[in-house]
Amino acid sequence: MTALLLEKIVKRFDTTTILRQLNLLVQEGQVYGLLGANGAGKSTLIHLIMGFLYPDSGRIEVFGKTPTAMHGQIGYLPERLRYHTHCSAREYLTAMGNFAGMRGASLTSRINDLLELVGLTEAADRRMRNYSKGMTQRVGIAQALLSDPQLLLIDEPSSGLDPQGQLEMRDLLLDLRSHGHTILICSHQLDEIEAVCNRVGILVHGAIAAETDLAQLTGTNGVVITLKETPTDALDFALRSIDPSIVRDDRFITVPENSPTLQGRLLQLLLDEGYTVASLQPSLGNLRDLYLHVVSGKEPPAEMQPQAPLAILDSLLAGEEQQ
Ligand SMILES: Nc1ncnc2c1ncn2[C@@H]1O[C@H](COP(=O)(O)OP(=O)(O)OP(=O)(O)O)[C@@H](O)[C@H]1O
Repeated sequence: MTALLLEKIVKRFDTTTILRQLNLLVQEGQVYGLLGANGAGKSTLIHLIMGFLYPDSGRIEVFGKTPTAMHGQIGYLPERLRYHTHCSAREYLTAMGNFAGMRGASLTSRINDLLELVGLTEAADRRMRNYSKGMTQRVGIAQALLSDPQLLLIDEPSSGLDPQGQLEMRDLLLDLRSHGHTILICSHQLDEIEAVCNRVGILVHGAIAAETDLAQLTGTNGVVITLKETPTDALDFALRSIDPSIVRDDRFITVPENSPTLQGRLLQLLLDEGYTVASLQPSLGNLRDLYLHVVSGKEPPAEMQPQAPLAILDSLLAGEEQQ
């Protein structure tokens, strides 16, 4: 099911346009990493999804409803949350639960479960002013999960955390992912996004400039050849005979190793078989390369260029019908 749909979102502050026709689609159970330079508009996007801001135009749906209709069902950990550090995590979570209309034994049991989840059971009754920054940030995750939200929005989860705190946060996010939570994370920590997300989008000039499943990033610095025509299966056999590590997906051929000899043999084969090469680009095998490539204004590889949400939804529905 589609958890989050943003279509053609435009957001301006006075005369400055921050988001320009932004499209974004997040599926239920996905952990989506949103990257972008300082001031790219990531927090603005989160505030629109929360319903704190309204877009100038465009459509936002969270599990098929407007952000306002989803009030209380979207958990949010802002980049900077002010805590009442004179109270304990348990007192703070109880106050936040009461604020959201939760009471009694069910709230107590929910808080116990969340304290366990974020690893703060032992420290739950100590004053938060004695917590490390990492512990405080984990209280923030527990607060965001209090009402068992359908969607969790997390802005810069590891900002200001030491390496140990970052590792603990990463483990916690992986734990949430394994429990099937749908999460949108904004972060500048590429290794964190690489470790915990299954899909990533890069926000440049107010729109998603590149988008890919993390599994598509090969981790190597090879090349991607894009063909004009969709090849027949016979080509796969010929490709494998050149090098078994060559992978074809539709019109895209990924060559994990960037060797001139291998490229030469491959291009000769494609020429002999009558195919037309539309482009040959570095495969941008890791997230850092892809990020730096895209934020410098260069076009991403064709298979990482985002599609409009409706086109993706159509193809998903077509896939379901075929099954
Ligand atoms: N309420 C507001 N009024 C006017 N301008 C704003 C407002 N909120 C944000 N902006 C501007 O919008 C732009 C995007 O800000 P935003 O905080 O969304 O970026 P960001 O990608 O989250 O940045 P960072 O990575 O530094 O947190 C910035 O130029 C910011 O100054």
